[in-house]
Amino acid sequence: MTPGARIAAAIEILDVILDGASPEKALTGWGRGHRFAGSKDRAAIRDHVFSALRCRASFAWRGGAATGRGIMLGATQADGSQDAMFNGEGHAPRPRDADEIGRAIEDAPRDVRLDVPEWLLPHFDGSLGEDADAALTALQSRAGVFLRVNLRKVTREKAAEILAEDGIKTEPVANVSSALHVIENERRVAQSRAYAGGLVELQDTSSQAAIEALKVTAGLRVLDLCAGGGGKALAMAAFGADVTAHDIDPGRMVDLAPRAERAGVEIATVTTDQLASCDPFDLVLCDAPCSGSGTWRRTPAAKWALTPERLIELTTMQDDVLGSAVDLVRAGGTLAYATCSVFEVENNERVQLFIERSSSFDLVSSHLTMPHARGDGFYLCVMKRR
Ligand SMILES: C[S@@+](CC[C@H](N)C(=O)[O-])C[C@H]1O[C@@H](n2cnc3c(N)ncnc32)[C@H](O)[C@@H]1O
Repeated sequence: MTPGARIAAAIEILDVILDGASPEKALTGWGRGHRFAGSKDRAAIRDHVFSALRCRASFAWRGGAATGRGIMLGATQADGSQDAMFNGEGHAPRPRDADEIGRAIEDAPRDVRLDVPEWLLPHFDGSLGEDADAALTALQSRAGVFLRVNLRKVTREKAAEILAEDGIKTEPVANVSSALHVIENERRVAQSRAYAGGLVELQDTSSQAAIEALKVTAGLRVLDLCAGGGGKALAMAAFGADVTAHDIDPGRMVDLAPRAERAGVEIATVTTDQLASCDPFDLVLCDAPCSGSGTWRRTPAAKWALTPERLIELTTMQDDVLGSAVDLVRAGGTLAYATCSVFEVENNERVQLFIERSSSFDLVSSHLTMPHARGDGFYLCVMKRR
């Protein structure tokens, strides 16, 4: 496919997404109908679609319409490739029409310039203050790919060497002992020997740093209460902890057993009914469901899909998660509450309410990481049970 034809494909896919389909569904649907497209074409089209979703409002402003075509007109205007891409040759989109009038980004309101739904600006401002614009700007660009090295099996240096033999170039991330930043051939990771052999897992640096901050030691009895796919459970098991995983939706833990086997660790799983008969744990991690606002450059459609009602619903779920953890922490044990959101309403406000209600936990520390070049936004709060 020519570069222009890839833009035309992105336009088609964006229109399907704007009609309500998820990006994955729209991309898969397009792929099925265009089997001639090679893997490089698909990857390039995917990149176009995701960067268009990250900057949906500002691109539509520049392009003059909130349609697939308007957004891609804006995208190519922003990177200076419009004349080359919209040339009507072959399968490329036709040149810009006279009535497709874009506007200067300098004239756009702040929510459009920063690509965020207007109703969320007060949440960013209230939570991040003068750092709000920097965080929103970070969310407009692509996130890096980071690996967690399984230090039980291999050193970070050796893992980097093995990855390099498969053409995957990495560099170590400062201050996070297990983290590697993939700087070349990130799409090869899942097929690499290091990945298949359980030497590395895909995990953002902020999540890795949060687990390091918990200072999990060998033999510590840990419950990962919201384990999902088990990313944090695996990271804690890599430190030698005795990890039990639980999720209200056990179906979300299906990948945990094969991942644990690859990593060479054992992680027990329990159902919600079984939780009540578990002995209280030294550490309970509540990696709660959240808006994901710190990770929206990876899931940009979620930024536009969030509603005020859904945000309230999420805070209720977060309160439920914390409430259900109370009796699972032993006296003197630790309760950790984490989200990948940057919003106060999902973070400190939940913790304050919990501490007021439960009266048996003291706040030890809380820390918010902003989305930045080397990691996603992440919140971690540590409490101790009296
Ligand atoms: C942020 S995800 C967890 C991600 C996971 N810890 C990881 O590192 O890959 C949140 C998970 O919480 C689960 N969940 C939601 N409400 C819950 C509850 N009341 N108790 C336990 N798990 C819950 C969801 O099913 C979801 O899998």
